Amino acid sequence: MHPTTFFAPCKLNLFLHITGQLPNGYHRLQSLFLLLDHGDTLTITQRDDGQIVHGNPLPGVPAEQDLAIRAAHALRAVSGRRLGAEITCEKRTPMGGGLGGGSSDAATVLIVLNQLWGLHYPRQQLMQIGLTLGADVPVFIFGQTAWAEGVGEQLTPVTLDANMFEKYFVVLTPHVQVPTAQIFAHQALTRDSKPLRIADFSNGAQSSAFWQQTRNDMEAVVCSLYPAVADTLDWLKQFGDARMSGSGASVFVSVDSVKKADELLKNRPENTSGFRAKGLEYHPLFAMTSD
Ligand SMILES: C[C@@](CO)(OP(=O)(O)O)[C@H](O)COP(=O)(O)OP(=O)(O)OC[C@H]1O[C@@H](n2ccc(N)nc2=O)[C@H](O)[C@@H]1O
Ligand SMILES: Nc1ncnc2c1ncn2[C@@H]1O[C@H](COP(=O)(O)OP(=O)(O)O)[C@@H](O)[C@H]1O
Repeated sequence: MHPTTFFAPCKLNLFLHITGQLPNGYHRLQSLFLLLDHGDTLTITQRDDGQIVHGNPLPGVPAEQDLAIRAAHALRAVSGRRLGAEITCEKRTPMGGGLGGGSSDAATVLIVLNQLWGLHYPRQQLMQIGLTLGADVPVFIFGQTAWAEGVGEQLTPVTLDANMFEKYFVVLTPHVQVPTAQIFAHQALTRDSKPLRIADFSNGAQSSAFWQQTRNDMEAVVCSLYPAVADTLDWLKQFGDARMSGSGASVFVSVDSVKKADELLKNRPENTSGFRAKGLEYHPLFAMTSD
């Protein structure tokens, strides 16, 4: 069978509030997820010998720990069949960047192998399998701008103003990896943000009121532990309402033109990488799943 390539978009958390903690230690969140047109490309081929193989393991990530490979194993386990696949990944999303790169790789593998293996599980079931791999996986299978609650898995579609999709996001990632678990476990983390109502955010995510009412509750702890994140955020704040995504290290701002975005990228602080991207209304593989 010929290999075929599939996109795995990254995400931004336009805001992230921590509203409590569950008995199992996980945190109750509220967040607005936006998928971006920047991400990894996965090549996924069915194998007839029942093996699941990584074609190009990522530096520092053993194949069996790679979320893409773990996703294939999780899906195969549910099927109870001896199914095989080969997966390679062209990595563009910075690892440990708060952009959900590994989670998105896992989601793309679940969506694609669900079809290649002829399983045809509904979207909700794939999201449940995804959740066993990480709290961030379900949103990529959900496949559209989403208001998230629970640990990030209770998802409601949100229609953003059309001009949100006209904007250019400049995303900068200082060269540090921030372990998500370390930030969630930190004693200084704010865990008691007042829950907001979804109605407050439909059709207004680009307004200044939205930015004033929201924040990323992980930002202060990450900035205190990783000065490079604080410095990059301070630099970006010269150009607009800059904010950190997820547990960092990436920070972002939106601007109105490609020219402005490219100017920021060109002049970005040393020891950061960066890209510009636009928001996606839907995941490019949305039509490969069904209710
Ligand atoms: C913070 C967020 C925001 O979108 O994104 P990233 O910064 O990772 O992209 C997510 O909640 C991260 O999702 P994900 O990266 O999939 O987390 P997981 O692998 O499930 O969990 C990593 C660790 O974070 C903690 N964790 C995660 C999610 C949550 N709601 N509460 C938690 O306390 C747990 O200690 C867990 O061991
Ligand atoms: N396919 C993958 N892509 C990226 N990271 C992966 C992958 N599989 C496992 N990982 C591990 O997961 C960690 C978090 O990765 P990633 O999803 O990119 O960041 P974040 O959770 O901050 O959004 C990485 O540091 C890496 O050790």
